[in-house]
Amino acid sequence: MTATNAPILITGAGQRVGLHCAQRLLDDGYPVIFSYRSERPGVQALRERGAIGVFADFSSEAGILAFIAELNTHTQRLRAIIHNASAWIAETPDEESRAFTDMFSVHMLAPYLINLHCSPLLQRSSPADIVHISDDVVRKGSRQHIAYCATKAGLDSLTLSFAAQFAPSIKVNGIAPAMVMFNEGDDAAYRAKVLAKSALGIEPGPEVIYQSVRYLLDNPYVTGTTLTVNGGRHIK
Ligand SMILES: NC(=O)C1=CN([C@@H]2O[C@H](COP(=O)(O)OP(=O)(O)OC[C@H]3O[C@@H](n4cnc5c(N)ncnc54)[C@H](OP(=O)(O)O)[C@@H]3O)[C@@H](O)[C@H]2O)C=CC1
Ligand SMILES: Nc1nc2c(c(=O)[nH]1)N=C([C@H](O)[C@@H](O)CO)CN2
Repeated sequence: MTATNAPILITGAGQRVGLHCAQRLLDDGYPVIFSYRSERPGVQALRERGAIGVFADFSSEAGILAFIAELNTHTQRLRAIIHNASAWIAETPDEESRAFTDMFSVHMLAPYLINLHCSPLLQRSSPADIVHISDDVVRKGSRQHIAYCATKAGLDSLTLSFAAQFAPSIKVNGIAPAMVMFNEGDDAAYRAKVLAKSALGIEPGPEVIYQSVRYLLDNPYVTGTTLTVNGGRHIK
């Protein structure tokens, strides 16, 4: 599929999965606008390839609305919005409410407000897509990440509602990964434990998410769907 000149917005692209997907979208000829919260080497690398970086702190309504206002100064059209930004916070004593509200804001309020305010930008592109990046853990729940899982479940609900609301001009889908890439501090015992949870038992890396994004962007007959990308955790 040839790239259009309407840019693709991807949130939280300063590192890891978001950075990889932004790089691959640039490789495939798409103009990219990305959000970042912290200055990282990946942010500069994207700028040097011509991507437009927009600061965003999605932990408050004011921060989300400020991002939306800034985004609208950079473009009048969008080919797609990929909601990748996320905080993976476990429950800790005395921090429960702050963690819950932070993850509600980044996983639910930000996609909700960005989709509502930016749908006119998507309406000026055909085809047009929204992709919510969720988590396979929603399927079963999580004892260690209760608020994280609940807010990702809310994101899955937004996929269904926005798919119905925006059809047929905008497709809305989700991607629910399990283990994609470890974090630097993950020790060997934790890595072995996590890898044992899936039938395929590998750390696939971020390309599997980009492949899923491309499937959703390129397929004209998929909406209201969340792709499971979990190495077969559900059959283990
Ligand atoms: N990695 C994995 O194995 C898995 C990942 N996923 C999902 O895939 C997606 C990508 O994962 P991964 O690359 O590990 O994600 P990260 O943990 O690296 O988070 C991505 C970015 O989100 C940004 N972010 C976090 N909180 C906020 C906030 N309040 N406002 C603005 N930006 C924020 C961070 O920006 P900054 O760094 O600039 O502060 C960060 O770089 C996420 O949605 C994640 O939940 C699901 C299952 C497994
Ligand atoms: N925002 C993030 N979400 C998630 C991460 C992460 O690093 N950042 N990591 C995971 C784990 O890999 C988990 O899938 C291991 O079981 C989940 N979500």
